[in-house]
Amino acid sequence: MEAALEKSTKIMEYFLSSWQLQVVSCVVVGAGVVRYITQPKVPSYGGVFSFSRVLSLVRMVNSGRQEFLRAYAEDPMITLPRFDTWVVVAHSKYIDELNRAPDDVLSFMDSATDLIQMRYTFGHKLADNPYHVKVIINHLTKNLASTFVEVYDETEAAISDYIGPGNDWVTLNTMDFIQDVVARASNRVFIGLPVCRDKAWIDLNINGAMDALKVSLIINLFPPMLRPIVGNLVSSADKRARTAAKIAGKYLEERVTQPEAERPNDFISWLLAYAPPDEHNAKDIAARIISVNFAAIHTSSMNVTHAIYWLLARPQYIEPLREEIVEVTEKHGWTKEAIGTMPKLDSFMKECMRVCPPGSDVMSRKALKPYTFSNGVHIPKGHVVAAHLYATHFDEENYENPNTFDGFRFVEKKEEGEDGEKAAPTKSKKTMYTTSRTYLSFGHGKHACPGRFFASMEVKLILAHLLYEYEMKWPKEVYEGPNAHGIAGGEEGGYRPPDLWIAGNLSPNRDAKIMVRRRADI
Ligand code: HEM
Repeated sequence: MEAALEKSTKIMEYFLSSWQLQVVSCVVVGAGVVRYITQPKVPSYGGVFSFSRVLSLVRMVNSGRQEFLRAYAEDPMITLPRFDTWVVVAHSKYIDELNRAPDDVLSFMDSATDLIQMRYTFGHKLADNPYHVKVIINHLTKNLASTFVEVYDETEAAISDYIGPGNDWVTLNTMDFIQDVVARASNRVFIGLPVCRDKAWIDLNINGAMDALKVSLIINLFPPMLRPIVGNLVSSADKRARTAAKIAGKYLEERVTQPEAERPNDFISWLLAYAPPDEHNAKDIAARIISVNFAAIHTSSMNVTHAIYWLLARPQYIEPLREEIVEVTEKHGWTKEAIGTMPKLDSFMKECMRVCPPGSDVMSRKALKPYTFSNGVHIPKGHVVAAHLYATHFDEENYENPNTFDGFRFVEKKEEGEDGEKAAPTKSKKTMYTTSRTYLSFGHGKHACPGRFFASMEVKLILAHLLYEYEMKWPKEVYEGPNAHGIAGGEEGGYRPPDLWIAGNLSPNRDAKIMVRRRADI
């Protein structure tokens, strides 16, 4: 005992006399003091750790859900740690103010650029000229009917390739399976055949997002003044674009040199119409498609994966959804209109987005000029603000029984007529892509996700196709054996693999497996 005490005293003495430790302590304490003086005057998350963003983030890992609900309930505004900075997260009643502030005061792009260190993860050209957003708004969304045909064809092919021929059950990692299907279906539109079926291209785009996140995490560990130096050292943007050009270079080269009059009406042509002349080359167009994939693949596949987990946890939704899909497609075939005329499916997916949104907050903006909220909270230049997302979706003021998963909560009912006509579902006016102050999974207002119309069509189509042609269930281990999880599926509390909170980001379970087989009865 005495020996141990002596040893630890020696270690303490060594550290206390170490000049390196003293310098580090001074920097940490100094940073804490600077933060205390300059931070907006609102409560801060982190308790004793609030002097350090990284330590506060570590403390928040895994406890995200409770922390965000508590913060929302207790304070109209609170400073929460994010990977790149501290963020003042406001109650959703301040959303209109966030939206009204001009971009040169509260900037969406500057906040996004800092968070994912866009200059080093996707390149300066993307950060300086995000023209792909115009392409999505002005062309992709206006051509949904024609893209539907491609998304449908690729979804069918991708799922079929994964499951193989025959009617046997196949066990799959859900997230990997869905990511592949979403990546193929989306890339059928973003780059077309044959590249969308090239495994190297699909892997690059799926892994590219993870790689960019890792690089941004490393850069964000450093103080802002050192980030450009670290960013240039660890940047992966150019390497990824070169790899992409190797995979799809020949094909893209043909497309970029095609005379304008001969270009087909597709995504690459739309990009070329907006790209500055010095970006009319295979590498830059590939980089642009990769960046669209970054926004599209993980968000959409998380939504479909959540939906599958909810379906298996609450199997009572399977038959009503299947009936709706069969009825509508028998009448209209598989079209964009048909998918848009399935109120139960739309409500189910929207409810999945309500209870499992992408994360804790949304609409983050960096103050390029000082900004003052109506409650007097002053945001100095350089600070970031955002709105609560997760907690807004669980606010009793916004939703009846917010903690209950109610798959058909958004199906609009016809009023019961005087003749006693029974309430029947009608086409919803507030679809899964209709943003509002209380439904924020796609953001809200001028920077709301421009891809949400495409995303809604795609995710509903993938789930509809799975329900129409396939059966899904949990593997045997969920029902029986030493690690069984109890009820596999039930009215209220069927098994659903636990979601994953990493600080402010919410992801469906990435390890859970499902079993899938082609339905024999169709
Ligand atoms: C379920 C799927 C999706 C979800 C949940 C989602 C969610 C979001 C959110 C929350 C934002 C930020 C809004 C804000 O903070 O104000 C955003 C922005 C964005 N999304 Fe999506 N998204 C999805 C699918 C897509 C798809 C498929 C595309 C492309 C086709 C896309 C392209 C973008 C782009 C380019 C931005 C940046 C907008 C800007 O610069 O103004 N997203 N998305």
